[in-house]
Parts: sequence; structure tokens; C-alpha cells
Amino acid sequence: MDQLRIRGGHRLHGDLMVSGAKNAALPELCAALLTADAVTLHNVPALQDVSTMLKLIRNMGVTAERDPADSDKVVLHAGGLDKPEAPYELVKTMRASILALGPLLARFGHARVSLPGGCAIGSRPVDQHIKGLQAMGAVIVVEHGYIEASLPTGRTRLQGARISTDMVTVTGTENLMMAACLAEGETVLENAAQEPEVVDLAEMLIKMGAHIEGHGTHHIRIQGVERLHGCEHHVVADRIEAGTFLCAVAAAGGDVVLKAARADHMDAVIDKLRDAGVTVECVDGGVRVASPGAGALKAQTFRTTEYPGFPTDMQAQFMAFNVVAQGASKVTETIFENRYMHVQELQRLGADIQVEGKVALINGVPRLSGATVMATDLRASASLVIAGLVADGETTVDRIYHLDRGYDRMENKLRALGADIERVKP
Ligand SMILES: CC(=O)N[C@H]1[C@@H](OP(=O)(O)OP(=O)(O)OC[C@H]2O[C@@H](n3ccc(=O)[nH]c3=O)[C@H](O)[C@@H]2O)O[C@H](CO)[C@@H](O)[C@@H]1O
Ligand SMILES: C=C(OP(=O)(O)O)C(=O)O
Repeated sequence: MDQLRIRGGHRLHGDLMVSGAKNAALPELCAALLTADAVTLHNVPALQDVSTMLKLIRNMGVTAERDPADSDKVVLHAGGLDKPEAPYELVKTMRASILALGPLLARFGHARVSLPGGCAIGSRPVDQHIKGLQAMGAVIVVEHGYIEASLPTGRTRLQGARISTDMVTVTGTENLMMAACLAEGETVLENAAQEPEVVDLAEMLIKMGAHIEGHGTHHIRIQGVERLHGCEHHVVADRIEAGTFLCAVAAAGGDVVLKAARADHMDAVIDKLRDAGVTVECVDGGVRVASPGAGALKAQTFRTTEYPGFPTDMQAQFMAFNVVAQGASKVTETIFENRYMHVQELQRLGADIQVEGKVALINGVPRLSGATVMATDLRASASLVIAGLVADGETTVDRIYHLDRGYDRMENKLRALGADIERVKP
């Protein structure tokens, strides 16, 4: 298994290009299943999860190729899709596979998708996805680890419905929105997720001929149509990758421009960094971040909530800043029940953190000391890399296959900014 070897103490300078968003690309690859026409996606990031999703849809009979002349461009054609299934072998490695369920059921009237199974950060059930599709008339049987979805006898389409999920769910909103595009009549999603990736997906679906209003609010209204056509779409920039680099510069110190970053998608994180004393400003086509290093800055208390609140996907990375910033801080994780596994690894580096249920209490320390640590999940991995950038001596982060799920060769981007970091195969 690959590892990252980091020698701390280097400030970061220069600029980097933020990639397309993992959490937009994944549902948008599934949106291509809704039409028999060709769909072209630009700015598709080179991530392990994207490779897994491409393998999943190719397994269904979809042609999906990256353009040899432009590796961020993917052309998909689901006209030959003849196996509306998502098998466990692929689904178990990527929870976002559940996003195939709505499109397959809506277009073909049946689908067989494996239950995602366990995940490091929490149980992450998909009951709201199932509840919403049942409200649209789907007949769903869950057995032998699979979701078997079909339409009632005599029905050829899902039926529009008013759906209120028990909690805000990002992929739940996306699954139901995609299914509703081909349903008969109107669907209203109450309590819908407002994330920029949901908005980007809706904009792609509208280019395909869908009738959607209210995306970006808690109330999304969809008028179903009989068929959707192809489109070209540019995947929105990844606000979590950008936020990760904001925290890296804040912690290590330096002055970096994040090209293509959308400051308007990162208000909650930027506000906290500015409160800490970090300079964050919009510049032509991106965001500039400058910091003297965390030791000269104030740790920040925050709690994760649904968008536009502080994103749970940024909790671990900002904690890595807090552990070496001045003073005490409190982090509250309200979205997932087990998203503090980076804490014990940060403690190995010398961090002073106490976890009590949903709350982590942190006292900033003047220095961390490098050690070997183990990545446990995607954003925990990023947190350990940030800590390694500021720790004295050498830090080795093990099991970085977690990192590769959501970051495109992070070490190359950091090395280009002056970090002493390399990927090694032990
Ligand atoms: C591919 C993708 O877009 N992943 C994002 C998506 O994950 P994902 O869509 O899986 O996360 P959700 O927004 O659905 O989860 C929010 C909460 O609702 C719970 N829940 C969700 C669905 C359900 O049917 N039942 C249920 O109980 C979850 O366990 C969690 O506690 O949103 C998360 C929350 O912003 C992010 O951390 C992930 O990066
Ligand atoms: C939890 C995350 O992703 P996923 O839902 O794909 O596991 C994440 O991007 O932080």
C-alpha cells in the first residue's frame, strides 16, 4: 500500500489549479444513465472514486471514455445500457454507487443495486432514498444485500410525489431529483440539500431537458418529462479540495492562489479562517490565501451543519489547523456519528484533543513531532497530511488509498508549492 512521506517545516508558495468536484462528478456520471444520447462532461477529476464509477457504469453496458487529447473530458453513451445493475464488488468500495438507483429505475423501470455496506465515518443508511422512490410508486424489496426496485404492474413510469426526507441528505436529494426528471407529473422535494454540487447537477439535468426549479433551496420542484437528451457540462470546482488547501496554507504558512476556486461556495470555512487571522481574498479567477503559520493565529470553534453551514467534509482538515494554532477550541460534528478517527492519529503527532461524544476539545500546542500515522477515511487522510506539513521531522501517512479516493495526486500539488512530500511504496 502506498504511503506519503512528509518532512515538515516548509511554507507553501505559488499557485495551483483546483480540480472538478468529486461530489458533483459522481452524480453527473449517473445522470448520463437517464438518456440514450451522448453526454460530454468536462473538468472530470482524476480520482479513484471517478474510476470506480466509470467501471460501474461500463459494467452496465455504457460506453464511457476519457478523451486522449483532454483527460478531464469524459464522453458517455448509455444508449447500449443493457444491465441496470450495480454489483456489490464495486458498490462496497464507493458509497456513491447508490446514485445509480434513481436514474436506472426512472429510465428502465427496474434496477438492482447493492446496499453500500458499512463506512468508516458512520452507518450511512440509504433508507431515505428508498422511502422517496417508494413515494414515487416504486416497488422495492431489499434482500440478500441488494435493493431490487421495479414499477407496479401496468406502470411504465414513476409517479410525481411530494417528498419530505427525515433529514437533509445530499445523495438522497440527488437520487430523487434524477428519478423525478422522468416521472409522470410533478415532484416536490421538501427538506432538499442545498449543496453547490446539487445545484450543479440540477443545471446539468436542465441542459438535458429536465424541468427543475428551486435547486439551491430546501424546496426543489421537478416537472417530469418523457425523455431527456444529451448535453455538454463542465463539472463545478471542488470546494472541499480548495478548502483543504486553504487549511494547509493556514497551518503551514505561505501565500498561494487557488485557481478556479469558488469563494462563494466556501463562505463558512473562509469566515472561520479570517477570524483566525488568515488572509483570504478573491483574485482574478480564484482565491488567494496567505498565512504566517498557525502558531501565530487563533484556533477557531465551529460545528458542522448542512450547506451553507460549515461542511462536515472540512472538519478534519480544520482540526489539523486548530491543533497547532493558539488557544483552546471546540469542534462539534453533527452530521456523522463516527467522524473523529483522525483524532487518535493526530494525538500520535502530539496533538492535545479530548473527544466527548460529538464534541472534540482542542488545546493548541506549539509543535507537533513527526511519526508514522494511519489514514482511516478520506478527509482524515487530508487532516494527517496537513499535520505532517507542520510537524517537526518526518511523518509517514499509511493507507493513502483513502486519500486517493477524493484527491488527485495531492502530493504533486503540494510539492509544486514547496512542500517536502513524496509518495513511497514500502
Ligand atoms: C458523494 C457525496 O456527495 N458524498 C457527500 C454526501 O454524502 P451522503 O449523501 O451519503 O450524506 P447524506 O447527506 O445523505 O448524510 C447526511 C446524514 O443523513 C444520514 N442519512 C442519509 C441518507 C439516508 O437515507 N439515511 C440517513 O440516515 C446519514 O447517515 C448522515 O448522518 O453528503 C455528505 C454530507 O454533506 C458528505 O459528507 C459527502 O461527501
Ligand atoms: C464522505 C465523503 O465522500 P463519500 O460520501 O463519497 O464517502 C467526502 O467526500 O468527504
